[in-house]
Amino acid sequence: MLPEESDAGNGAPNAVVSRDKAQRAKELAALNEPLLIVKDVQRSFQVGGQKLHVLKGISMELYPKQLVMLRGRSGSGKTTLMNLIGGLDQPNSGEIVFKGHPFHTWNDEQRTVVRRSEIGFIFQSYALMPLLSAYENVELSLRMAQTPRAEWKARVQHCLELVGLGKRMHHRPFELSGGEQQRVAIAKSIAHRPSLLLADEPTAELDSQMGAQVMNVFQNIIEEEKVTICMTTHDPTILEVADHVFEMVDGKFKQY
Ligand SMILES: Nc1ncnc2c1ncn2[C@@H]1O[C@H](COP(=O)(O)OP(=O)(O)OP(=O)(O)O)[C@@H](O)[C@H]1O
Repeated sequence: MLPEESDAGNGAPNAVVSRDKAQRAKELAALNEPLLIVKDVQRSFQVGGQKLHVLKGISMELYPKQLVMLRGRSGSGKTTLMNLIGGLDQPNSGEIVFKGHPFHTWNDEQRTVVRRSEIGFIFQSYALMPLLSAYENVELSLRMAQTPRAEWKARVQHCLELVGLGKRMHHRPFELSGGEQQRVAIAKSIAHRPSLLLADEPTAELDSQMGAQVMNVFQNIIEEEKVTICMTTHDPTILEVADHVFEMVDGKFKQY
C-alpha cells in the first residue's frame, strides 16, 4: 500500500502521509523558487583610459532543472556575465543573488566557499589533467571539494556512468575523442553535487554528432542530478533544445 492510501485514524501511517506530502510540497515549491536572480547588472572595464561598458542592465532568473542558453555575437559579454553568475567577478552595480547568497556584496573568499560546493564549470577546451585517467580526473574534483574519501569510488563511478563512460574510466585524455573528453569534464563538474553548472561554449570544439551527445548528457544530468545548466553557444541547432534562450545585444538582453 502506498502511504497516500493508508487509512485515516491510524496515527503512524498518517504521520507518514503528512511527512511525505510536506516533503513533496517542499520539493515543488523549491522548483518554483529561482536558483539565481540577476537584477539590473552593469559591468564595465577600464581599457586604455577609456571605459568599456559591456553589460548595461542585465536581469534574468534561473530556476531549478532548467537548460538555459546565452547567445550573442563575439564580444557581446556572454563570458563576462557567466563570470558574474559564477561568483568569479563582481558587477559595478546591480544584484546577483545565488540561492539567497548576495554575490554582489560578498567578498571573494565568501563567494569561493559557495562556488566550491554549489557551482560547476565546464570549458570549451575540457580542462582535464593530461596525465590522469578519466577516473582520476573526476576523483580530483572530489578531493578538492573535500568530499569524504569513503564516498569517492561510488561517486566517481556513478558520474562516469552517467556520462556514458563507465567502460572508459581508466583511459587518459589523449586516448579519448574530443566528445569523450568533454564528457569526462562534465562528470568532473558534477561530482561534488553542484546545483548550477556553467558551460562556456561546451560544444564549440566538437563536430555536430559529438555536440549532440554532449547535449544528451546535459539533459540526462538535469533529470538525474537536478542541476540547472547555463551555457553559451553560437550553434542554432543546439539552441533548439534550450528551455530558454537569452540573446545579448549591445549589453542588454533582446526582448522578443
Ligand atoms: N577583464 C577585462 N578587462 C578588459 N576588458 C574585458 C575584460 N573582460 C572582458 N573584456 C571585454 O569585454 C567584452 C566582452 O567580452 P566577453 O568575453 O564577455 O564576450 P563574449 O560574448 O563571451 O565573446 P566570445 O563569444 O568571443 O567568447 C570584450 O570586448 C572584451 O574584450
